[in-house]
Amino acid sequence: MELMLDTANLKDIAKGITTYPVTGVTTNPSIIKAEGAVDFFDHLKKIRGIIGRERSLHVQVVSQQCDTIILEAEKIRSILGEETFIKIPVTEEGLKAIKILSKQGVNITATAVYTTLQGILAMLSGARYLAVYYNRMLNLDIDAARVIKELSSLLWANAGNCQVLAASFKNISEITTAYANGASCCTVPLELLTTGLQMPSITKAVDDFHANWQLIYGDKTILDM
Ligand SMILES: O=C[C@H](O)COP(=O)(O)O
Repeated sequence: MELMLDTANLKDIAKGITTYPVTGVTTNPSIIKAEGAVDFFDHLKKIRGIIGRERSLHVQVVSQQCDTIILEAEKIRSILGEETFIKIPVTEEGLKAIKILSKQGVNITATAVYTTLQGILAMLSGARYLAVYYNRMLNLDIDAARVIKELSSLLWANAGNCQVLAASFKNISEITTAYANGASCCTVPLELLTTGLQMPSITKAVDDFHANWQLIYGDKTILDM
């Protein structure tokens, strides 16, 4: 299983990789836009500098035609490194590009996946990750958990080199349900992880333990024992 950060915010990424078991960072044009009018490649280089080579970086193409998607993928790889995952939406033109690029050994994250059919086609075309848009699917009354379950079992049965990368999360329940239904990876905003650990009941439990220790040992710590 993997956990990724769905953000291009440098502070969030730095905090996220220090605190949480993060294996990668996913971006798209809307995520980049949230950082303002940053220099596109300069900003992505900064992200790579923070996360190191041991974590994956997923960068989305903007073109909608196969030939220009391929050119964009080549440019992204030439500037950010060949290991960069190229995010390509699962449209007809996108699938054409996924087939061509995956045959060349390019790491592909198929994105904008709303249906099991899209996921199957992207998997068969050579994608390494399927970015399934959990919350957006719920907004359309699509059963996101079922799609993830179906895709995960198909990927498992075919023992290929492809994983469900669930994305588009707006609350913690969506994340845990995606994992529970077989997603091997979720990419999430840092804020949701932080929220998940800031429950008053967690804080109270920890404070109670500390207070009980102090009643016995005062200001001494285990290091003083
Ligand atoms: O690239 C995929 C994003 O996770 C989509 O998230 P969003 O629905 O919040 O735009």
